[in-house]
Amino acid sequence: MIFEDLPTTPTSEELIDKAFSRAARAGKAKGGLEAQQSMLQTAANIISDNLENVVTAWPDFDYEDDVHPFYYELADAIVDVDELRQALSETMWASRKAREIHNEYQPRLRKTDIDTARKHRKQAFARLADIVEQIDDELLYINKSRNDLRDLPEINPEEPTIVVAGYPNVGKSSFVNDVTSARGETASYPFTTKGIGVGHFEHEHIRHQIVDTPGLLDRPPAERNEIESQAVSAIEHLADCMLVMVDPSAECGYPLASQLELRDSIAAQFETVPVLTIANKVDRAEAWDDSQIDALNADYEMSVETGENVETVLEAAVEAIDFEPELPFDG
Ligand SMILES: Nc1nc2c(ncn2[C@@H]2O[C@H](COP(=O)(O)OP(=O)(O)OP(=O)(O)O)[C@@H](O)[C@H]2O)c(=O)[nH]1
Repeated sequence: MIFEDLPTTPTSEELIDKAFSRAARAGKAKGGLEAQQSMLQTAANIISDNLENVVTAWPDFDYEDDVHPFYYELADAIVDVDELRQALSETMWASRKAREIHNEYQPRLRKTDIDTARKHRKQAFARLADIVEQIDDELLYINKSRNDLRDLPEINPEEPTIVVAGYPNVGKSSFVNDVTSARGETASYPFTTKGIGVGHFEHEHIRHQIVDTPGLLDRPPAERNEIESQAVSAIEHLADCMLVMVDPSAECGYPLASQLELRDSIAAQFETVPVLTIANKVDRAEAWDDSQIDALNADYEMSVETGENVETVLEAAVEAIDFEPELPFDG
């Protein structure tokens, strides 16, 4: 996951302490003017390099190759990506500024007396510290963003992906568990308390991803808060096929009419994605709500419990994706 290995960002105080204590050590190893030069060189390098490393550790949000729209939107649900980008660019500015201060003062530490050199070196240090303090809030925001984003789910937006939606207890996780080998349950995120379920299966030697999103696609859009709505938008960039699962027996605890409304709203929101309606628990067909069955107009009836039509549904989902792997360029 692209935000997984970001290093911690130092605070401005930590960075200043580090730069000046290393500088003091470097100065002790030398004498006279050389000591002053070495101190300035060390302090400026540490500040400039550390700040540059903070920025380059992040992927470039401008390039879709670096940050897939799925992750961009998901990140934006959790942190303010514009603010983060602004903080990163100000950090880069500070890095360059430290280099400039070094270049401005280094000549003044040559061919002069030691007191003047020391005075200039101290001036340079004060300006370096000032630059770093100016980006205090930015460094804090970058570190907060790093902490908030590092636990995003391990989802590969490049893989053909089936997203499963539907009210709680209709059989989504049973289905995902049934068709995938190992199910990787992930931690909780600000947009779902239950953790996104991600599973994988192979179809004709192509790895497919199947994603269950409790807390997001299991209730009416009106009940989603802002973060959840944004996470749903992110899923629009992820889903290659949407399976809306319904339980016409309503044993899940939700009337079929409500489930139908959810299906319709998902179909409307995911208009560029094939949406299949799957009526689950056909083994309980005697309990199905006949009054809504025609309106439901399910594409498939299945039972995860008995296994009836489970493979058929999976095949249909894969067919609907119509995934063509990128072929190597052959001239
Ligand atoms: N009779 C019958 N029960 C089923 C079927 N599929 C799932 N169930 C049962 O329905 C209940 C809910 O299934 P889950 O897979 O946990 O449903 P879910 O939609 O993932 O629910 P959440 O995890 O709350 O979102 C469980 O007790 C399942 O055993 C089915 O085809 N027939």
